[in-house]
Amino acid sequence: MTKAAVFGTGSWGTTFAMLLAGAGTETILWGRRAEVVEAIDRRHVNPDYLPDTVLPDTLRATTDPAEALDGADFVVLAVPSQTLRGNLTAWKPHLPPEAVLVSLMKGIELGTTKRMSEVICEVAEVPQERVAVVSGPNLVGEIVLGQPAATVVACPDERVAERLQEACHLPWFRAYTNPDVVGVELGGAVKNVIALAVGVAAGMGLGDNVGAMLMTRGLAEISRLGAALGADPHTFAGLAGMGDLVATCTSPLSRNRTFGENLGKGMTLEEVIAATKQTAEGVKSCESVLELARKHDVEMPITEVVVAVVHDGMPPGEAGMLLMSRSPKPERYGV
Ligand SMILES: NC(=O)c1ccc[n+]([C@@H]2O[C@H](COP(=O)([O-])OP(=O)(O)OC[C@H]3O[C@@H](n4cnc5c(N)ncnc54)[C@H](O)[C@@H]3O)[C@@H](O)[C@H]2O)c1
Ligand SMILES: O=P(O)(O)OC[C@H](O)CO
Repeated sequence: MTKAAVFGTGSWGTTFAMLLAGAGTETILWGRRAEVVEAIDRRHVNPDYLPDTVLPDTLRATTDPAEALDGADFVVLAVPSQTLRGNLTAWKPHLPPEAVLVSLMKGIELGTTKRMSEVICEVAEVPQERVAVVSGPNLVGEIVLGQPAATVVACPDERVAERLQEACHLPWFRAYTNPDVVGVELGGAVKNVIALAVGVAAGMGLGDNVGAMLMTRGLAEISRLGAALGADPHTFAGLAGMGDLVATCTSPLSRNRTFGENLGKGMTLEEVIAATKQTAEGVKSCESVLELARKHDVEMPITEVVVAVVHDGMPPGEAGMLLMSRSPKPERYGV
């Protein structure tokens, strides 16, 4: 039987572990906090993140990384992106030599501008063929209700992608494979930044034309960065590109959109941070995405103003004026 160890008992780690267990994969969760782990293991509930969801009886949990990793075929990583390097360094001595490492994370590392799969290859010292990425329009609040959804499993080794696809595929959760890890990861990380912008606009009371403009021009930014980094342009028309962008930018369930919306309504950054209980990856990753774009000489004007609003205190109205007063250009400028 295929065995998976999922690291991170937050909303997506727990939900993806449910999907794996539901698909017949023997699954164990690792968590930091003993009380959450105990509740998952004994009472089949995650009181902090999914209090209304009954977890499968077969889903186990532990605080011991060695126990979680013992015999694991898939090591699934679902901690906040900026904590991955430190955590994985600690877990590395226990990693089974042949295990496939799977990233569920949608961020870019601050300081290095590395994608999560790059951090995994570097820290765990494994080749790209042993690292997979899962990303798509996967709002947890809908998936835990059993509503239909689809995702993308990306790995340069097609057989590895197919094994992981089989390990999480359910009648109501479709996994598609794609060899384009770069595109799938960029789609997941940058859509969070665009969702912050769309949220700010919604919070300011602006309408659907503005939202559509930001999403579409945001997709142009993602595509430009992807082209510079060697991604397959078709990926951005798929689930991990446009699909996740639309879901995140339009759903009230999105933490990134909600974060932006609160800023747009006039809350201070400190107030918004205090009101945000879960990980809104775009808040930190907007800076690393912008740094990555600058390294590759890619223009990302929406990302620039998101960084200015979220980190430098620029008033949202001024950010909007800056975007609207850019010089007129052809739609496909810079692509
Ligand atoms: N929630 C979703 O709908 C969703 C869907 C797809 C992808 N993702 C991505 O999955 C990743 C995880 O997100 P999430 O929604 O599970 O976040 P979350 O905020 O719900 O949970 C984060 C988990 O990490 C733990 N954690 C926090 N700091 C830590 C540290 N320093 N070391 C170890 N563990 C730590 C928390 O205790 C919690 O268990 C993110 O990159 C997110 O973008 C989330
Ligand atoms: O709640 P968000 O904004 O982190 O988005 C969750 C998922 O990434 C949607 O696919």
